[in-house]
Amino acid sequence: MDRIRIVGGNELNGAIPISGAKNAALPLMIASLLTDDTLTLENVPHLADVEQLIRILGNHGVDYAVNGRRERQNEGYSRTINFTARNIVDTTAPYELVSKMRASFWVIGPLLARMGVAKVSLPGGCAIGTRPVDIFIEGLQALGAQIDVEGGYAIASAKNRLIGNRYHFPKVSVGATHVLMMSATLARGETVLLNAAREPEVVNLAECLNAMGAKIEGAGTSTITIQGVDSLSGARHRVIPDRIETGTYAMAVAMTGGDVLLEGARADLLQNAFDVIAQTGAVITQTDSGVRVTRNGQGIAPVDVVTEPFPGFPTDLQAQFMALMTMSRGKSRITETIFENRFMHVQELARLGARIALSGQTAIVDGVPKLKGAQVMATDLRASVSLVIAGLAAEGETVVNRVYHLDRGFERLEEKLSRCGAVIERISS
Ligand SMILES: CC(=O)N[C@H]1[C@@H](OP(=O)(O)OP(=O)(O)OC[C@H]2O[C@@H](n3ccc(=O)[nH]c3=O)[C@H](O)[C@@H]2O)O[C@H](CO)[C@@H](O)[C@@H]1O
Ligand SMILES: C=C(OP(=O)(O)O)C(=O)O
Repeated sequence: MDRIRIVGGNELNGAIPISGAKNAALPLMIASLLTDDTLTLENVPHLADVEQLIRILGNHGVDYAVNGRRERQNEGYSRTINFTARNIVDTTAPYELVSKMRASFWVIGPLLARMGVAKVSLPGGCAIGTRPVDIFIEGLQALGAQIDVEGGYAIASAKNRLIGNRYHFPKVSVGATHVLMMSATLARGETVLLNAAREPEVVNLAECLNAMGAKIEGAGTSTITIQGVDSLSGARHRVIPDRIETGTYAMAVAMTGGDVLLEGARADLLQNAFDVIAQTGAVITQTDSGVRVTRNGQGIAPVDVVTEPFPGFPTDLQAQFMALMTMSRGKSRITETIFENRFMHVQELARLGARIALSGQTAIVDGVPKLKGAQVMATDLRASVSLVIAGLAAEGETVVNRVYHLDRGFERLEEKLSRCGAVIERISS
């Protein structure tokens, strides 16, 4: 299994191109199931999760074609890909494919809306909590679907088309908002979604669906209204820059010091996190070509954070922020409110010399002047990258095991960081 070896202690200086967002690309790709026309997506990141979803969609009959080479705009591997679901050949998403990735469950909505039936295995994904699918089921039932959970599968039908309705999400859910919004585009009549997720990825999806002929208003607010239409057409749409990748590299600079331009990044997609990073002592500026992050040699100020749905501080940046706080000048409190088991990085950061105590859903981080390199391993994507950030700032050698987690969400991580002066390499085995 591949590992990442880091020799810490260098400042980061230079430019890092920000890739298309994994969490925007995945639902956009799934939206291709809603039409028999071609959906062209620009800026699709080259990531393990994207490749896995291509396989899942292929099983349903979606053809894909990569028609762009490297995009000059960010010199990354992010590509333009055509997805065409001319005929849906299979409405079952099997366990072997879906168990690897949470978002693959989301095919249930478009399959049901277009074909009237779907049988989808209950999902896998990052092991950060129980992550049930009750809201998806309740929401689709509100649109008239019949759903049974049997043998590890959600078996759904809506023989006479889905029917628009009012649905109030009992809890803000990004995935359930994506699914109900996609499903309602082809339902009969009007759907009103209340307490919907306001994440930029929801807005990106709504804009794509509208370009395909859907009638969606209010995406980005907590009330989304959808007038159902009979069919959707193809469209061309661009994946937004990855705000989690952006925040991750910003925190790396805030920790190591230096001056890095995050090319193509948009500060408006993570204002809350940038405000927090600025309070730690880094300087963040939006420029025409991206977001510039600088920090001089002064100490890192401790800041308390609580994760919240957008526009709050994102749970997907919690681990990385904890890494930053391990070297702050005092005590900080980090409270996780979205997932009940998202502190697996704590014991790994401790191997590097971090002092962190857990009290329920709050981590109390007592900053230390230095971390020291060690062997570490994480069990989820963002936890893994928090160890990379800590390794960049630690003295000596850090080896991060189980790199496949990183490959799910970070395009060319080692290359991007080493171009800014980090000593980081992949050891293949
Ligand atoms: C591919 C993708 O975009 N993943 C993101 C998405 O995950 P995902 O869409 O899975 O996360 P949700 O917003 O649905 O989860 C929020 C909370 O709702 C709970 N819940 C959700 C659905 C449900 O049916 N029942 C239920 O109880 C979850 O267990 C969690 O506690 O949003 C999360 C929250 O910003 C991010 O961490 C993930 O990176
Ligand atoms: C939790 C994440 O992904 P997933 O929802 O696919 O598990 C993530 O992107 O941090």
